[in-house]
Amino acid sequence: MPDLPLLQVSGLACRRGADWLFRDLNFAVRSGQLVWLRGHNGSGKTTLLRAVSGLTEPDEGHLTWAAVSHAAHEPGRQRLVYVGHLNAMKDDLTVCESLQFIARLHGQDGSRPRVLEALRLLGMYHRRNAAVRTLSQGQRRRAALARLVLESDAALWVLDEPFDALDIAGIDTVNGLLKGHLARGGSVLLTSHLPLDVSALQATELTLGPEAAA
Ligand SMILES: Nc1ncnc2c1ncn2[C@@H]1O[C@H](COP(=O)(O)OP(=O)(O)OP(=O)(O)O)[C@@H](O)[C@H]1O
Repeated sequence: MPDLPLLQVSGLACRRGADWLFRDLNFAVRSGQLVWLRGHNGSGKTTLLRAVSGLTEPDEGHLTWAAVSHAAHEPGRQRLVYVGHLNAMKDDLTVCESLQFIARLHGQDGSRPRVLEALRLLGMYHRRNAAVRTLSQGQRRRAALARLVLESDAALWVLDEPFDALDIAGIDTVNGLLKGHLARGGSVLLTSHLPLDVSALQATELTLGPEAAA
């Protein structure tokens, strides 16, 4: 079954209170494909990313992972890495310790040399022993994105505004990681209010909210 998508989203719907954020949403994410989720503030992008990651229960719909179908409220069994707004770094740990903790929590090799190499690639080696709480926003984002190096073999990267707070060098680094992941046959679902290099990343756009119907 070579042409099956990694993830097929069918009839997905989420609401907040009485209002539907999105309804009857259908799209696929294939191996080697990046899907750029767009939409105005509050249109439901983060909610959708959380639903795909199994962190929010959708109100309707199904996620079909490769050949295995799940009710939408069950997390998919394909391995994915989710990097959200809040970065999931523990303030009281050092940068290195915090990443070791997250890697081990996800059943990954969290050895110090491996984490240090990831931090080096993200330009954060010099802050390896700093407490997370002392990092700038951009440094915090870089450190959190080091997870993409540690979990580079995850089938799907789900990224909520990965370029937020990054400087130009940081954006270049993340674009390089995305290209490498796609070239290896990995898949990406991300939101970004910053423009993406659509042609270099061969991104497919998916818009939530009123623009979707325009
Ligand atoms: N835990 C929550 N409880 C109640 N309402 C929520 C909750 N989380 C999100 N919402 C609401 O759901 C709507 C969609 O939020 P969401 O964060 O998914 O939007 P978004 O498209 O990611 O926005 P942005 O572009 O601003 O990041 C918003 O109106 C928000 O206020």
